[in-house]
Amino acid sequence: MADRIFITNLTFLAGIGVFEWEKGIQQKLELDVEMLTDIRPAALSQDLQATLDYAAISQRLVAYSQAQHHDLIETLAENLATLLLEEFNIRQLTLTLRKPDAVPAASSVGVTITRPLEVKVDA
Ligand SMILES: Nc1nc2c(c(=O)[nH]1)N=C([C@H](O)[C@@H](O)CO)CN2
Repeated sequence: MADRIFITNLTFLAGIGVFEWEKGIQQKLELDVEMLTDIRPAALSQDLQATLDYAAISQRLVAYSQAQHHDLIETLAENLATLLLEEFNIRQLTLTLRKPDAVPAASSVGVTITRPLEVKVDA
């Protein structure tokens, strides 16, 4: 099963950056996420509760990103991946976070991470 629900180019402002001058400002971030899940229950039932609500997930991603300052985009990307896997029915995700205005000579810079759901088995 390799169904994917995706969000592309979710764009928002957030406190991000390692340098002192970045601590008091908001900068543009762009986020893509691709989430592996089984869409068949929702396809059959036409029930939003049976799938990943991309609107609710988009809201959650922006709210978390704006709730506090993060120094590295790596930290924010990792935290966002963790919260999605904890809060939603996702088997694996690939998340890209871009900081498009960070390097003027580049159209964008950023990170892409892939994280599976880690199922804990009692020993
Ligand atoms: N791999 C990274 N490199 C850099 C980051 C980052 O978050 N990850 N951040 C910065 C600065 O905050 C920069 O964006 C300021 O323009 C530099 N390199």
